[in-house]
Amino acid sequence: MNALPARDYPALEPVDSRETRPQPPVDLIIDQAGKTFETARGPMVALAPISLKVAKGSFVALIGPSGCGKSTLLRMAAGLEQPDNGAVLIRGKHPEQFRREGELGIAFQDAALLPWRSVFRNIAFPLQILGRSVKAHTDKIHELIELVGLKGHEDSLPGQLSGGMRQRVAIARSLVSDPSVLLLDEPFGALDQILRRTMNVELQRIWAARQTTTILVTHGIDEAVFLADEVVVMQAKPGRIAEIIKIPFARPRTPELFSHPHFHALCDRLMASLHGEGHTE
Ligand SMILES: Nc1ncnc2c1ncn2[C@@H]1O[C@H](COP(=O)(O)OP(=O)(O)OP(=O)(O)O)[C@@H](O)[C@H]1O
Repeated sequence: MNALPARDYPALEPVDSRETRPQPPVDLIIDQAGKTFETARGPMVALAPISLKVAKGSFVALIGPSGCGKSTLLRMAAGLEQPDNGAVLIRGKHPEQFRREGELGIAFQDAALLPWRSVFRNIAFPLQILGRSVKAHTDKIHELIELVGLKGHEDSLPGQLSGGMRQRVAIARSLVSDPSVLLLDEPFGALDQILRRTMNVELQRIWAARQTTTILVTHGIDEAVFLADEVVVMQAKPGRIAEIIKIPFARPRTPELFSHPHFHALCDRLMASLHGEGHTE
């Protein structure tokens, strides 16, 4: 592992230099999409109309206080929730269609593995749902098991695995259909800090190996800054996007980054944004 010395991480770039770069193609477009739920206490605006573009191959983190609509946004991107107005498109398609074609990988906080199925058969499950042959994908499933560091555990049942291992199975499962877009809702929320950091490094490795466009919902400021190219800061009542902060650190990012002063400066910046103190250039 060729860890970068901490001093090699670049300083924060001036905004102007980033804006002149050519723009990569966009995978996900959310255009003025909002969501109001009818509740016993009347209409509840989970998301005011919001707009967001996610570039192909990029890693975007969504962060914000509880109830600001992060999961609702992710569920709209997954086609599991319909916006009341506006549009959500992934590569020009409706998310539901995209999901049915196996182009969308989804892993949520509760790994929700089938307890009676082995690691191998849990990872294979989405293929069966999509009507694809598991036999034809045996090599691929073994590759994924290796990618998430679970070689040797193919036949284990979820109950025989640690929390972190179960999360890795869920991530492998979300990748088995070769999705072009990966949606992760607090996948490491239940893990302790040390395991979480290990999983952050692993997720970066998996993402870098496959360049799958990834959207991660997290409550962890350091997790967001470590992993993302862009952090979308949201605020509640009503749920909305407050600010989008670019994360300029070189990749691969190594655990040393967690203790770098520039890293802490960006975490502070994000914390201020979460508290509604907008950034002024
Ligand atoms: N199906 C639903 N019916 C009614 N209200 C809902 C529904 N789903 C979400 N909400 C409400 O919408 C708001 C946004 O919820 P959402 O789960 O998207 O927030 P969140 O930012 O992901 O929260 P957390 O960080 O706590 O997971 C919350 O007030 C929630 O109670």
